[in-house]
Amino acid sequence: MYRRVTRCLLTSHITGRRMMSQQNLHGKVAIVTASTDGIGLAAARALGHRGAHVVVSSRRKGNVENAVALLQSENIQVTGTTCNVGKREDRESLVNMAVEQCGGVDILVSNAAVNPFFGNIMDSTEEVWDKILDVNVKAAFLLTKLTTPHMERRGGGSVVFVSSVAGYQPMQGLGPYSVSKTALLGLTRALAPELAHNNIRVNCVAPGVIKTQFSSALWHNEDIVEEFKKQLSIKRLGTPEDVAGVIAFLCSEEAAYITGETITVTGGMSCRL
Ligand SMILES: NC(=O)c1ccc[n+]([C@@H]2O[C@H](COP(=O)([O-])OP(=O)(O)OC[C@H]3O[C@@H](n4cnc5c(N)ncnc54)[C@H](O)[C@@H]3O)[C@@H](O)[C@H]2O)c1
Repeated sequence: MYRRVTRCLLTSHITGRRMMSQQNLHGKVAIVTASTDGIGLAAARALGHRGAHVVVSSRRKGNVENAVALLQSENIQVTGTTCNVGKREDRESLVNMAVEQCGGVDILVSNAAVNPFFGNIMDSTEEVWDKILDVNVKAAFLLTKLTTPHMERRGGGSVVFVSSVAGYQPMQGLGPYSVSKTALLGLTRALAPELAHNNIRVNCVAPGVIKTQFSSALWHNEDIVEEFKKQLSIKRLGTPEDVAGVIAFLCSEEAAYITGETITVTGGMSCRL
């Protein structure tokens, strides 16, 4: 009996160590956009706890300073800068900083998004579409284009886009935003085969309703939350950590044979395209 328990413990210890080593991101540099709060901050933390040097950014300097201090207090190797992903010079200086100060780039998590419009899609303006597509879609692609040559130089890498359940089924009132998130599903599939020969994997996560500032309109009212819960198998709203773990998995060696995929993180909400 004693011997069997010891063998079990030894096996689980070895399996645990193997899993740890496959998820080990020591020596990797990870850029995460919009990473001072919500899913972005949780993703930076998850990658950092696995040993990556994380480069955090957002548009406000104070938020960047707070996030850097917070992650440093958790013994995470972190560098921070301001970056509006909609601006070419900001994207370039973010990537240049990662290369100059951290030695290169291995991972890009494109997480920033905006939604400046709520209403009937036919009432949305050209300005709304320009803003949403610039930040949510074009910047994701342009950052991929900027970072992948650096990944190639280091023998490969991983890109993860943050889409949404709304990318599968447009949410009422969020037409242009939903369409931008559908575009990321396509961008993932378009990029994956082109970058695979450089050993760069491109994947995507599609969160359901996650409790962050961004989605507060969906959860500040108990009646709305109860309505949402009816669509879920797991009867709670998601947390940023629920999504961050999946992002870290996709960036790890454990996911070495996964590319061009979108993983839905929705608590069982049905997602069909
Ligand atoms: N919270 C949810 O329920 C949910 C569901 C599905 C998808 N998502 C997606 O998850 C991602 C993160 O959202 P979140 O829920 O953590 O909320 P969040 O508000 O913490 O994150 C969005 C961030 O993007 C930043 N941002 C907006 N425009 C930017 C720009 N031009 N440059 C740099 N940063 C910019 C915002 O400042 C904000 O910090 C987004 O892509 C969002 O679409 C969220």
